[in-house]
Amino acid sequence: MAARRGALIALEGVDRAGKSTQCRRLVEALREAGHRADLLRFPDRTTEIGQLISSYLGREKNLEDHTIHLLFSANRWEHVPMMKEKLHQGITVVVDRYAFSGVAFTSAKENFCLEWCKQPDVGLPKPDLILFLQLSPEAAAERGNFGHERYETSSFQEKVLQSFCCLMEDKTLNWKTVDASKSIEDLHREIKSIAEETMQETLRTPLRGCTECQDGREAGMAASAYENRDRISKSSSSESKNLSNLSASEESGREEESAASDVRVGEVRGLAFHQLEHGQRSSDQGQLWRQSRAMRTNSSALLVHFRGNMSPKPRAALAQRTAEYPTLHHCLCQLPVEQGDPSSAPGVMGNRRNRTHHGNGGVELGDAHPARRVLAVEALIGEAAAVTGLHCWLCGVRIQALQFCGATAEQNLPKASQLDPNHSLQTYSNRSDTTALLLQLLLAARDEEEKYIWKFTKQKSCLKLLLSELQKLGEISTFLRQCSKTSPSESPQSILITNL
Ligand SMILES: Nc1ncnc2c1ncn2[C@@H]1O[C@H](COP(=O)(O)OP(=O)(O)OP(=O)(O)O)[C@@H](O)[C@H]1O
Ligand SMILES: Cc1cn([C@H]2C[C@H](O)[C@@H](COP(=O)(O)O)O2)c(=O)[nH]c1=O
Repeated sequence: MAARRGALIALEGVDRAGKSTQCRRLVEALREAGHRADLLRFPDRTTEIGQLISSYLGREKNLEDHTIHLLFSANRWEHVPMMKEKLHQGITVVVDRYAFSGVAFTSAKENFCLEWCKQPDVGLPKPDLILFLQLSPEAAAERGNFGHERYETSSFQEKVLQSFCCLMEDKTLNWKTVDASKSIEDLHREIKSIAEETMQETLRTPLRGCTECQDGREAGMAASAYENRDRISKSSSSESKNLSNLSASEESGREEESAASDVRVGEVRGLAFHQLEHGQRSSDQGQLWRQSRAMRTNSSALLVHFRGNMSPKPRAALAQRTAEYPTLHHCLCQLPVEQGDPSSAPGVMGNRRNRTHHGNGGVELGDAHPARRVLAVEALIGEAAAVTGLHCWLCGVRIQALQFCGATAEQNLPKASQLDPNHSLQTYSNRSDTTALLLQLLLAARDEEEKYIWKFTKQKSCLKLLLSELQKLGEISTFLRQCSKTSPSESPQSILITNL
């Protein structure tokens, strides 16, 4: 799963800190050392959007502050396919400024908060390394041509520096600060050495999407990374466990239930589900119940995949999509459920004996990413829906998404109004196991009351519509709250569409 890929390295700092000089030197040095490396700079003033930005920076054009912020972000997004392509090809991409400049500069203006500023960049590829070239605005102002462009005043740069300092508090990102007052040569040596170290690490990790992301939203770089900082730091005192630990505590029954519901994989809480096989209902119901309880906790993110019988192609596609979104922190669980072998199904989640047997093979845990206040539980029943489904919550912001894609779910699920939160799984024992799972999750979602999005569809067109509309919404969480206030007469699907 972990393909050899290039590293994404961003250089950041105030104006004239020496970023462009160092980016050029770094790319040259990496190439000389036999690496494949390319340079990108943001803003890229050669595109149409970039030209608009350039005329704004050069004071030839005035643009409203939010508008220019979004244009800077759009200028990054227009390069994302190419960046990903390069990274996947094993080319290291060095970027001269990235989304962090976007946030630092706009948030240095009056009436802009960091949170708002981060949103448009949610989902960009997450850098493996962000080198911050630290230089005082006074020293920077003495360097060549300072003062020509719009933001080039020492007082504004001072605010920018403060914003950068806030961003650097995010320990989910690999910030490294270097002293940019050093000579060009000394600084280059230091930067090259840090970059090469990162590149070694990168070879061992899959490309992650900011975020997805997750939160992901991944974070990638993601706003959500910052948004959740308080909550995350509170939880970070608890002992980190991995999915194996989760399995162990699930197995041990009541006393350990709450521990199980608070399991963290690094900093990301993980839940895993597997597709139930017939004949295992009673033992698995309890397990599902605990899992859905776990889901209701204030999970920071993520993940899940469970597939007893997903064919290799969509499975590979799913794995790849997941790996592309760093925010998501790749926790792709491909459970080796053997059809007809009752003992194998609970293997990863609930049974120590089987876990030992199957291991966590297929579970990939990248660096934990606490970014996203997203709980994405995917019950990917229909193979065709798998990839489309992932998109939904990668694009979503502040969503806890329960996403059930597939014909089984659509046909068998009752209307939301028919769900009874007091019912246990047993109530639905005449339904298929899969449907029972979905119902249980639904009930959990209802308990949570807000920020859920319920999707019951296998129709790509519906998902696409939903996505495009979500992206237009500034206040997504509000929208989602409305979503959960369902009118009794409507099915979840029609509610969703109506609210759009
Ligand atoms: N370490 C250094 N010491 C002294 N001068 C430097 C150093 N690095 C770069 N410079 C000079 O400072 C000026 C700005 O350098 P450079 O263009 O690399 O900075 P930058 O951070 O990319 O600037 P901007 O963000 O404003 O485009 C150039 O004249 C460059 O030669
Ligand atoms: C990427 C980005 C940049 N800015 C600001 C920062 C600088 O003042 C200019 C770009 O100057 P450069 O010499 O081309 O580096 O734009 C910004 O405000 N928002 C951004 O996203």
